[in-house]
Amino acid sequence: MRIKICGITQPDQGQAIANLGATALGFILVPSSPRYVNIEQIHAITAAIPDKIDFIGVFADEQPEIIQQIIIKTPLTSVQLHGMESPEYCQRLRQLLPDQEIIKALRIKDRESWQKSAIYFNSVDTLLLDAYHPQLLGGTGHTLDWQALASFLPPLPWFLAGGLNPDNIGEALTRLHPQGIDVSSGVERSPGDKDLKKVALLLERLQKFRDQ
Ligand SMILES: O=C(O)c1ccccc1NCC(=O)[C@H](O)[C@H](O)COP(=O)(O)O
Repeated sequence: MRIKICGITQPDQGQAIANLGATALGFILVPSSPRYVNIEQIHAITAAIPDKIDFIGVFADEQPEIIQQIIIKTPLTSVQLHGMESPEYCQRLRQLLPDQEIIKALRIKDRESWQKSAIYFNSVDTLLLDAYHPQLLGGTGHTLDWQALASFLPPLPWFLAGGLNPDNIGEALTRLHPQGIDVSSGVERSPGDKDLKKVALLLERLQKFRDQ
């Protein structure tokens, strides 16, 4: 199972989280976020981390050419699209970035929102289901309706996100079987400041699900 800890802002925390066993670190490139990091910060955080981990850049309604420039200048392996990007936008980005994983995040308001995910099946590599919030794009701490999602079985890999933490991860993964999980505020002291004890507890509780 892929384990993404998102909203990394500090080099020592990024390194510690990689050592604890996360398989991916997420970097927020949305300027309005309190977890925003720039290219220099991404370099400082990733410099001492082994290549085998994924570095995922999170964008929202950014121009494809700007994402391409950022990818050229950083070790990011994947692009997560967290805004209102259309399937056509994703295809355009795919042309610009043939070697990067493209992850489309869907903010799920109701059953209809995840049923609409089918329009992305041919334009991205991976889906990510996150909670809907009227003001915030991500990092909300809100959970999805896991029961309603039980019949979500897309033909491509997907991450479960939204309000996951050490206390609810067991229940979430007993009900659902995503290929990855994405956690941010559930392992934080404050936005962008990760609590390493909470990350360690999350990883410990994930142990029995890791081979899924
Ligand atoms: O985290 C942010 O501040 C953020 C801002 C703008 C767009 C996306 C953002 N986060 C995206 C993520 O991948 C988070 O990990 C995801 O929303 C889950 O967050 P949480 O509910 O806090 O675990």
